[in-house]
Amino acid sequence: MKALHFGAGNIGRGFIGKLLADAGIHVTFADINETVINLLKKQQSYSVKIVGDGANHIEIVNNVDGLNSVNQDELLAKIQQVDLITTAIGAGVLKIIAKPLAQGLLARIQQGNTQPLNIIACENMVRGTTNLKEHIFSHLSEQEQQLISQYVGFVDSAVDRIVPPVEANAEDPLQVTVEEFSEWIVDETQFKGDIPNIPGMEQTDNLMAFIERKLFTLNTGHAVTAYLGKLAGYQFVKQSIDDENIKQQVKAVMQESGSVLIKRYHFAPAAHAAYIEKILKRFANPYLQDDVDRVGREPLRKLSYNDRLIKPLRGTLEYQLPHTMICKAVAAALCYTNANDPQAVELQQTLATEGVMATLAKYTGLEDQAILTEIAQAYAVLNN
Ligand SMILES: NC(=O)C1=CN([C@@H]2O[C@H](COP(=O)(O)OP(=O)(O)OC[C@H]3O[C@@H](n4cnc5c(N)ncnc54)[C@H](O)[C@@H]3O)[C@@H](O)[C@H]2O)C=CC1
Ligand SMILES: O=P(O)(O)OC[C@H]1O[C@](O)(CO)[C@@H](O)[C@@H]1O
Repeated sequence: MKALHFGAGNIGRGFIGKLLADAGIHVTFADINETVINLLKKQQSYSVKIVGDGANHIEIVNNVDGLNSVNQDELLAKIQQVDLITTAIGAGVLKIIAKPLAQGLLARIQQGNTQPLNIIACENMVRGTTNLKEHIFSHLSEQEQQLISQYVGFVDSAVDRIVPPVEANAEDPLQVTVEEFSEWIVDETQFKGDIPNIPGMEQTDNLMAFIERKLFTLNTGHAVTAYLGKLAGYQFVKQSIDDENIKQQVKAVMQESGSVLIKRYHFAPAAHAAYIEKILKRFANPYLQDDVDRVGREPLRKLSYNDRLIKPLRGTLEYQLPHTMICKAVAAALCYTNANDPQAVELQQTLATEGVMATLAKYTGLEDQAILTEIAQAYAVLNN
């Protein structure tokens, strides 16, 4: 079996590419980073360092190569040959790869390859593959869309492993460092053909519960740890979560979002409480140096209507549940500054020119004046 994976970054090499290669699948990484691609082509392998209380060892990933995705001919040819396409490139980049994917999928079928092909986007977003499919279909006629729908499965997934960037190791520049924990859950109802047997890829017919559980617990808590940590002057997530005051606030936010998840998906409260505790421990992993600016990156995306802060907040309104701590978390996100992050710069400019209520309405999509006011009040306290 052969796979094409877009994005030879932290999750690409440290998680998805590794699982695929470990399952005996030949993986071609497509990336725009020429240095990484040339190294992958040359070495056809790389190393993954696994760190945590129960582990500190290196595993070698073999049976891989690289392709510069700027080279359209090579990319289209590869799409003809593979059985699986995965991505870990960033939610905002899916639309960029949609056009060559549309061309490649169409050419593949028109040239007579009607073998099933499955596509799985592994991004931090709700139903990322469905989003990618919509971008791909925007480049195709209705007839072409129907043709592709016959042979190509668009499989949504939830992906969970903390893989921060590490300082380049001069002796082993492709090495990535990962935590022990990993969870990749795919929607088994969306595959075309047989579901590949990939140890570490779990199947479910109830994906939304798992996506929301992960995104609105780990990612919600992580973002709040980053934003409160930044406000307190910390550089790393670990420093922030080791601050007991911040830890209690992060936990309270996860409990508020958790009460929505418990109500919506009927998770057992005790099991969900244990899930929160485990995540707090993962944030405090002493072997990972995770910068608050990485975890807080792109605040406008993180403040959007369906993302990790606003969707759980909307859930508390839907079920009339407490939301004081999530409002404070949103306020902390509004305070996020980073001159190197264009979204953080835009956020601060908008706050300065349009004020907090208009800024909130613009980026969160919330219309409820009472909740906007509550967040604005929390912001006034934090920004004092
Ligand atoms: N790092 C983590 O711990 C986790 C990240 N994620 C998600 O995984 C995705 C990737 O994150 P990371 O691996 O951390 O990012 P990364 O920045 O390490 O890797 C992204 C890779 O995509 C490449 N890329 C960018 N534009 C491209 C294009 N047009 N064509 C081909 N390649 C392109 C970049 O050169 C880079 O190598 C994101 O959606 C993130 O939210 C999900 C779970 C964990
Ligand atoms: O990659 P994003 O969506 O910017 O958010 C960073 C988040 O992703 C992760 O890297 C992995 O889920 C978390 O560490 C963090 O919560």
